[in-house]
Amino acid sequence: MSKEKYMELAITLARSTIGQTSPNPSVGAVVVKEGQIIGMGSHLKAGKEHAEVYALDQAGDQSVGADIYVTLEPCAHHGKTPPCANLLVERKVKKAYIATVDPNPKVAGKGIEILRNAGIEVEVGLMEEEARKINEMFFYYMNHKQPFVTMKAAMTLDGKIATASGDSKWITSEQARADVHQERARHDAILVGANTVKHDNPQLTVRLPQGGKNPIRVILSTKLSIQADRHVLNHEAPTWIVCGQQADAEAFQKKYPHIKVIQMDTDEMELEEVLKALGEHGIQSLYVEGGSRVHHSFLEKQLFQECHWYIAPKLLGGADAIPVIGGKSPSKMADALDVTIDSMEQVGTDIKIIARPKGG
Ligand SMILES: Nc1c(/N=C/[C@@H](O)[C@H](O)[C@H](O)COP(=O)(O)O)[nH]c(=O)[nH]c1=O
Ligand SMILES: [Zn+2]
Repeated sequence: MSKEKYMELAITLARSTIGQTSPNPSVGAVVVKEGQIIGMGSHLKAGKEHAEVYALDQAGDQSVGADIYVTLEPCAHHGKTPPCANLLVERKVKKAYIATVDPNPKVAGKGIEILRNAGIEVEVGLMEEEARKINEMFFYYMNHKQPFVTMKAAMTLDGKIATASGDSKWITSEQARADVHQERARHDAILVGANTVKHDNPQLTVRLPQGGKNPIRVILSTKLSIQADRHVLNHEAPTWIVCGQQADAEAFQKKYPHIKVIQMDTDEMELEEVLKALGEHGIQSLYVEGGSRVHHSFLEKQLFQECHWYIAPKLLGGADAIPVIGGKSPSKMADALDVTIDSMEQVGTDIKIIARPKGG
């Protein structure tokens, strides 16, 4: 097999654990000697061994003089497990193919330095694009210290997310909604506004036959005005509520001790500050499910990295129906935000479009 094929296998191993390794990146490793694969592994869960450890364990003493293909630079710091770079040296690996350098400025290049100083040949950048994509949200968070934001909306062909009376059940198909649950499971947290909680009473949990981790439910509610019967106040999944300075956080916290209240220091919440606060609380990726007013704030301030649009073959009509993105219209079309369409696919009877602001 070619070196690309071996790296492709490592990338498949990494891709298979997306969503289950947070706050760590998803990593895959393959050990090869004389054209034979003698070890492979993925990082399965934060706190567990790293991919290189599994792969080199399988290789045993065959690892002497072998090549290793790994999707992310071997770590050089003592986390919950000893540094992988030292393990590669110990196991006398001959050459390391590394797809991407660690994005964490504190450790970038340190692992490679250890390998090179020990005389291990290192080649960086093999299938870098594919490897970067796997941990794009992790890399974004490492560089910006605030969550990678995916804005998600489900709409009719004429761009409505609900009727004027607020009804929206359902717009998209079972398969599209299952796809949404998979995306939810990939994100650390899911955010909706108080309006969506009021009108939809969403559960915001991951309900898939194969299971999946429930993201933290983040509710924006300036005055902490959430009706007591709302699903998001139950114990199904962790819930954080972000409120304004004026809200009586103490009383709410006493009433709902299982809910984390993050109080901003302004009456009206500033989205930039909310994202910073979520970053400080370790949220690396945020799935914004709306509604239309919340989407408008993310658009207006360009605070999203990707948008996932699910478009159903339905025409609703009605100037008073709820649009995907609400708020006030810019006066000129030239003020529209240009995006690039990254992908377009059929999901059930619906179309899923992934787009991102031009210029990233
Ligand atoms: N109406 C629709 C959606 N609606 C999206 C939000 O308005 C809902 O409150 C939220 O997804 C409900 O979450 P749940 O209670 O956990 O199921 N989203 C979709 O993808 N398709 C739809 O047809
Ligand atoms: Zn490691």
